[in-house]
Amino acid sequence: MSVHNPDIKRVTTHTIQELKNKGEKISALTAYDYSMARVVDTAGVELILVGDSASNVMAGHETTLPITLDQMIYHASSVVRGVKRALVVVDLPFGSYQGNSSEALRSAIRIMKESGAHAVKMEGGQEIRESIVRILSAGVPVMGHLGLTPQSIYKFGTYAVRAKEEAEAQKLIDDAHMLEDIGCFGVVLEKIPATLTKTVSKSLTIPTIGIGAGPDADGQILVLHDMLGINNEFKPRFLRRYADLHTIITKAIAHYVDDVKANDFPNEKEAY
Ligand SMILES: Nc1nc(=O)c2c([nH]1)NC[C@@H]1CN(c3ccc(C(=O)N[C@@H](CCC(=O)O)C(=O)O)cc3)CN21
Ligand SMILES: CC(C)C(=O)C(=O)O
Ligand SMILES: [Mg+2]
Repeated sequence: MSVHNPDIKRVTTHTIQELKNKGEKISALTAYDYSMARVVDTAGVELILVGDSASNVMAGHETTLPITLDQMIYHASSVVRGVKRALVVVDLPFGSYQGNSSEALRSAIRIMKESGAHAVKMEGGQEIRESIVRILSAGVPVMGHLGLTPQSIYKFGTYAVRAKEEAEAQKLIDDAHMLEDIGCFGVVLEKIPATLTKTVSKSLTIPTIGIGAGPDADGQILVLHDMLGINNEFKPRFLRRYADLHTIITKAIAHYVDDVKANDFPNEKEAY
């Protein structure tokens, strides 16, 4: 864990706000482990999300619902040890905050205490208002998450674009303002029309971070393994692939297998 390095200025929730104020876009990516978090942090991303997408990406589950609070804390504490500069935000997992505000506060406090992360993220608007207020009152920064909220997938039934209808768009706008009014430091907007993202981002003071939400969010986030092409099955249209690591890693491993079989590895220099 970085105790204090005077050469590196830490990103805080205030830094994220200043970026919006300056009109500079905010870059965010997910990370679930120490090694990848180090790479993402060193590359200059301002916000690292320990997403409950770890349920899909790390554990192979079909949805984000199965991941537990203990598992999120394991991922988050690993990420925190790899990060010197970025703001580390952790998803409160399904079932750790929906019951009531005491449960929500207890879960948020466990994440802060046991992982060393800097903030939590929660899916939903008006329905979870009291829980967010209680967590904020304890001094824990909270990020909202509206639009496609994967923890409610069985309520909606699909991962299709959200808030295309006027009523749902209006609820999202109201929720976004409510989140700002109670003191959230930012809000993720997932898979909603670009025009709605523009409206919300312009009318909010706090930054919006989009995923599949068009170019007008104040920042962008992607799942690291998707944008690196490690996970080569997931290809929604909002995803841009910046590398094809699945192919690169497969070739490297196949080469290693060949070398072992051919008695080429290890050679004399690689032996004692
Ligand atoms: N690997 C990974 N990447 C993510 O971006 C991600 C996760 N996992 N898990 C949690 C949520 C779920 N998210 C998702 C999940 C599915 C679609 C998707 O399948 N979209 C398809 C079809 C949607 C439909 O119309 O039914 C698409 O083509 O956009 C998009 C975002 C984003 N998050
Ligand atoms: C896609 C992002 C916003 C997320 O919530 C996650 O990775 O869990
Ligand atoms: Mg999530």
